[in-house]
Amino acid sequence: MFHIENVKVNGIIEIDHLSIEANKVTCIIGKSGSGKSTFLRLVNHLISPNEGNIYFKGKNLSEMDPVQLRRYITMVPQTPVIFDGTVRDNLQIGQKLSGQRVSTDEELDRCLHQLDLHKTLAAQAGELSGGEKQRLALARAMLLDAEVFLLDEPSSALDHTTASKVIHAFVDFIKATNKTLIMITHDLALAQELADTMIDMNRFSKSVVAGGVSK
Ligand SMILES: Nc1ncnc2c1ncn2[C@@H]1O[C@H](COP(=O)(O)OP(=O)(O)OP(=O)(O)O)[C@@H](O)[C@H]1O
Repeated sequence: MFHIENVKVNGIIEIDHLSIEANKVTCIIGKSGSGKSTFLRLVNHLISPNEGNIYFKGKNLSEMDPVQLRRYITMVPQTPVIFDGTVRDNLQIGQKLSGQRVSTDEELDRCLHQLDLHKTLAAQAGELSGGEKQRLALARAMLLDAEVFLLDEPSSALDHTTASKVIHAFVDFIKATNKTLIMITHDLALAQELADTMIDMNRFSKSVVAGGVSK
């Protein structure tokens, strides 16, 4: 699905060849500062490489229509973006912006419960805790008709039990709907359990040196 060829990003990462398969769970691991978030931003075309090419479904990312690309790929960043308004507004906004059918309250509730978020749809999203906002952003992503989901440490604000439950639910959704998941995680045990493939970013990092991260 993604083919990365001779890519260099400004002293951060250097990748000769790397492929990511469709309909699989790929976990990105690596030291802090090794370039994991930079890698996700690259495949989401939020940044471009200084050299090399990234192909998505056989097409060069740099030549794809950005609007079309956003329909295929959705990303949940480390710090979720929460809009002013209710939980319902926040869940439906992505669907409205992408011209999809808007889910019913029953469907929205089901999605929240899958992610262990027990808030009413009328609750003000701005008043949720950090971990609740993270789950709200994951639920919003799950409601989109995307093919590829990029998650940047999706459970960093959650306790271990909730994190495990939420990530398992998200992976179940990916498997049940035949989607592709690329997820950064610091939880090696969870990555080993859930990933079809793991990418160790230390291998491609220009900032990581033996024994630590370079200055
Ligand atoms: N826009 C940028 N311009 C210059 N350097 C950057 C930029 N974004 C990130 N970096 C640098 O690139 C390196 C990798 O950063 P990145 O956020 O990708 O790492 P990470 O592996 O996701 O780290 P963490 O696990 O701590 O979130 C860091 O040294 C960072 O300072």
